[in-house]
Amino acid sequence: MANRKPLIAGNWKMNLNHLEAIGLVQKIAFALPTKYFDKVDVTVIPPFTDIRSVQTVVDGDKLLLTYGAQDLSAHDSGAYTGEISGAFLSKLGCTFVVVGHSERRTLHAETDDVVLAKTKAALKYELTPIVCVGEGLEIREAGEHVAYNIAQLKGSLAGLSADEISKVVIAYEPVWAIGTGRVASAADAQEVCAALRTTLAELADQKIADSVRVLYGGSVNAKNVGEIVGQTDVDGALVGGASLKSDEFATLSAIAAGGPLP
Ligand SMILES: O=C[C@H](O)COP(=O)(O)O
Repeated sequence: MANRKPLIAGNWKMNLNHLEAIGLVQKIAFALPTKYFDKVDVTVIPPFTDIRSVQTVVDGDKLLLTYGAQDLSAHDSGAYTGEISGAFLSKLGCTFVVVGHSERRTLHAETDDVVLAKTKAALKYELTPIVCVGEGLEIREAGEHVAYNIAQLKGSLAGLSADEISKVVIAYEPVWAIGTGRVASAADAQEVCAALRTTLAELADQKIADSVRVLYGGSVNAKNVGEIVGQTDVDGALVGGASLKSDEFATLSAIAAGGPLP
C-alpha cells in the first residue's frame, strides 16, 4: 500500500474579494505552523480574481501552502468570453484546479465529456486536477450510489493514459452532503472512495490506484475530519464552508496531519 500524504483543499467557492483573501491566507499561515506541512498538503482554492493576490502572499512570505482554481476552460485561448485558460492559471503558480464540482455540473450543465476535456486541459498545463464526482440524494436513497460514482469517474477520465491518471486527485462529494451540515458517515465515505480506487486500478493499474489521492467532501469540519480521513481509502478532504474560517481550517488540517493541534 502506497503511503499517500493527506491533502486538505479549501474551496472558497464565490466568497471573499482579493483583499479578504490576503487576510485569510495570512491567518491560516499564522495558525498552522510549518511543521505540519511534512504530514499534510494544504491548498486554498479562491475565486479567480483573488489568485494573483494569494500568489503574492504565498511567494512573498514563502508559505508552504499551495493554491489553485475552482475551474478552467477546456480551451487554450481565443474567443471564449469569460473563460480562463489553464495556461493562465499555471503562469500564476496554481498547483491544483477543481474540475467537475457538482455546482458546475448542475448549475452550468457540465457533462462528463466537459469534465474530461477540462481534466485534459489541466494536465496539459501541469496543473493537478481535482476531479469531483458525487451522487444526489435520490440516487443514494435508491442504493445506486456506488455504481453512479464509478460511472461518473469512468466518464470523467475516459481515454486518459495510466500516466495521466497517476497525476489526478479524485474528490468524492455526495451532493446531499454539500453545504447542508449532513456529512456522510465515515463508512459511507470509505465505501465510495474504495470503489473509486478499484475503478482507478481498472483504468490504470493497481500501483497507480494506490498512489492517487481520493478525497471526501461535504460538510467537513474540525469535529468530523479525523474520523473521515482515518478511513483507509480517504486521503483528505475538499472543504467548503469550514475553509473560510482560519482557525477551523488550520485545526482540521492539523488533525489530518495527525496532530498535535496548533
Ligand atoms: O468543494 C467543497 C464542497 O462542495 C463541500 O462544501 P461544504 O464543506 O461547505 O459542504
